[in-house]
Amino acid sequence: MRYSPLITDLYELTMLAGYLDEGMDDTPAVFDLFFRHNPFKGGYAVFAGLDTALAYLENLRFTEEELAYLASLGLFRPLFIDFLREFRFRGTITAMQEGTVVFGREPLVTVEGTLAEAQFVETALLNIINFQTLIATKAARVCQMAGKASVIEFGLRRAHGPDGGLSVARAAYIGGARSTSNVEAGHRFGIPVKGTHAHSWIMAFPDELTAFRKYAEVFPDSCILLVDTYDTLKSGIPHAITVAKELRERGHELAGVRIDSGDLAYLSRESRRMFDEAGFPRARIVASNEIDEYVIESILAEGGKVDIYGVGTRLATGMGEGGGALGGVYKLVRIGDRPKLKVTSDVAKATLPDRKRLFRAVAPDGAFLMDVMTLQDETVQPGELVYNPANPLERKQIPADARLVELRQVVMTEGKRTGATPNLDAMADRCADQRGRLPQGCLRHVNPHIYKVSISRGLNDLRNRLMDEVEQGYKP
Ligand SMILES: Nc1ncnc2c1ncn2[C@@H]1O[C@H](COP(=O)(O)OP(=O)(O)OP(=O)(O)O)[C@@H](O)[C@H]1O
Ligand SMILES: O=P(O)(O)OC[C@H]1O[C@H](OP(=O)(O)OP(=O)(O)O)[C@H](O)[C@@H]1O
Ligand SMILES: O=C(O)c1cccnc1
Repeated sequence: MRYSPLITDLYELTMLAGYLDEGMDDTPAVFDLFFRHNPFKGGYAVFAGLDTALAYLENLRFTEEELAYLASLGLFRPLFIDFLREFRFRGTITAMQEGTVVFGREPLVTVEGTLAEAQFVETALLNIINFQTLIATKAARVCQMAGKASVIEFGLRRAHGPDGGLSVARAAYIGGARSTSNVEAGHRFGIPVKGTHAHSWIMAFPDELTAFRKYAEVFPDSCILLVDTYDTLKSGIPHAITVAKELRERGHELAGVRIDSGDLAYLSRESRRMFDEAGFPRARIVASNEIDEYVIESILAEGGKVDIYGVGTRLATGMGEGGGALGGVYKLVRIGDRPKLKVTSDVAKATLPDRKRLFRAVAPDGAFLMDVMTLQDETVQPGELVYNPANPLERKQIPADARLVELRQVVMTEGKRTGATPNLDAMADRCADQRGRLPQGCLRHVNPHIYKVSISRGLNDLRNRLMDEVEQGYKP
């Protein structure tokens, strides 16, 4: 899919025009994309959106019609419009794999290229990666809580626009949702599509039993009946059992029921009991209605018997405390041959300069212990001391028996992908596997354990030296 290069903030274009005038457009530059705080006040995030971003970069070019629009703004000189006509992304991208469990401050994506191309792509990359990472993280939290029960993504009708809905389906699948109701997401990404029916189906017929019978006639092997239109336990479940018996007489099995209101713990327990007693232990119970990880937790605490959660609004909009949007940023870390940092009075907020590598220390049993950022040309070994980026005085030792695994690869050179498009199932498997290797406390929703992300001695020294230099520069 082509994204217009006009999907950007105007300032990317005005800066580009300025760099061209200054003769700086060709200066080599390096930018890091990272977020500072895990979304949902959680213990981790799930990286997603890279493939969408790479497709954008590979196809980046202005059409004549787009150039004519820019010329019509009266802001830019003809020379700049000619420059944009030939403008392509020919840089290098180093990134994590999608589905990787990530933490605040880690460079998820590093863009190297000319100042012009590396700066220009800021807004689009942030737009793509912030949203998909937010939604993949929310999905992972919901699926973690759902455990063996599976999750269908039902969010399209509440998502932020049709394109938002597609990104939701893709990212939710990476985070662990097993299917989506979004048919175009099935078509485009190969995600399994699933669904039940609406209350309007029931209301369109004279009574509930007739509506159930008609649906079962059309889809005898896959029908999930919505049982809460009138009264779940007094009407919906008894009618569903009647239809299940009629189906069985004809050689079919009722797939299940969906409950969409009321106390989902109580209603699912009672529904399970009624189906079991009637001889339908394999009829599955789907629950929906404003579900998120906290509702699932409560349903489980009350012994709810839900097999499948249909999760829409709160997943598709990344709703929740510390959610709503991921605050990922894009910062210049090197220009020409000079490493750069952005300082504020607060060392915790200073950016980490220069090209970096990112390693994960993994215990002999596969558990994740800590992550370490180093300078590009630096090596670290298990047993070495590393530093807290928010507090240069605080040090920690990489466990001596740990293995250091590099988390990022070059995925694009000269504007072309270095490998084939990875498949979504591999990303989802990676996410599930990595969630299982996190310290248990990182999965907790209340005051989660803070996973350590450290910096090497070389990076700490460089950062401190640059901070001193900046301070000398503005001291009276
Ligand atoms: N056992 C439970 N524990 C915690 N939350 C639950 C439980 N069961 C249902 N919920 C949540 O409680 C809310 C119930 O919504 P609400 O009070 O609007 O009732 P409703 O049955 O959905 O009514 P409506 O007919 O308007 O849909 C939903 O967000 C649902 O996810
Ligand atoms: O609650 P969510 O997590 O957002 O899940 C999606 C919701 O969308 C549907 O409701 P809606 O009222 O739109 O239609 P309906 O008549 O089919 O219930 C469905 O019944 C779910 O409740
Ligand atoms: O198929 C369903 O049951 C469904 C689809 C979208 C939203 N809510 C429910």
